[in-house]
Amino acid sequence: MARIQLDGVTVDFPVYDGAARSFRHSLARLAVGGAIARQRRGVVEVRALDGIDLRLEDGDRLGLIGGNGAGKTTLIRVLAGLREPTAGRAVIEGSTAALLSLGAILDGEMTGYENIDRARVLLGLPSRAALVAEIADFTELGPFLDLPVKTYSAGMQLRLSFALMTAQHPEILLLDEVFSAGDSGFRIRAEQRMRELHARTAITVFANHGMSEILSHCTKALWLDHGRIRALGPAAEVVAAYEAATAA
Ligand SMILES: Nc1ncnc2c1ncn2[C@@H]1O[C@H](COP(=O)(O)OP(=O)(O)OP(=O)(O)O)[C@@H](O)[C@H]1O
Repeated sequence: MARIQLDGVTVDFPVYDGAARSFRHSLARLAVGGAIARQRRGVVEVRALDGIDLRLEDGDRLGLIGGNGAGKTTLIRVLAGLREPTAGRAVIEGSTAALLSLGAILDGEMTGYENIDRARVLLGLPSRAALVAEIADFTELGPFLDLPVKTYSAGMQLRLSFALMTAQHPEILLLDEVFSAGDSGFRIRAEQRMRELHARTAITVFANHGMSEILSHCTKALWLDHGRIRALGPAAEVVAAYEAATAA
């Protein structure tokens, strides 16, 4: 049994800015980013999340939608335990795995194979032989696995990090915009792997700008707007409302 419960979760980021006054004035007019929390002596605080209440349980697959700077990554980081709320309470019950950014679990100086060994230790993955075969098959990187990862393109790094993160069997899987750097071949394979994962993952939270991916993977959607919940409910309804508002 996995469970996520957020009560009034708020996250403020201090932004040290010599031109704090003009920053504050221009921020109030912007369509992107969080809201101003407060300003004192040259320090502006941006409120990335503002009073988020959320309950998720086994079987929930939540898509996070919203414009640039709406708070999606910050929410994923709170769920991953990487960011403490400034106010409110976050209860996360269950093992989590988070794929947050390209290369987050890769060491650029090491080869693909060395990274597989490293991740096996870091993530506690079993059976080296089976893991190497699985990763080589999914990534289709072939001889590139013998080269340092820093020589890989963004999409190649995505293939390797996505394969490693999804080789875990977490109860809660957190994915932040993972498909954007992949080519169409990767997307098809990643979609298939996501479907297999849904069967053995209790809760998935998935931030993506692509509405078709939200609709095909998620049961629920949460629309964030300047750090606040604009809508939360069945994925089809929230996506329709979001698309209507952004088209207007
Ligand atoms: N480490 C940080 N320091 C200062 N401000 C931050 C930090 N991280 C995020 N923010 C601010 O918090 C707000 C929310 O950012 P966040 O990255 O969560 O948005 P997002 O919805 O993931 O955006 P995008 O779709 O562009 O990736 C933005 O205004 C951003 O400038």
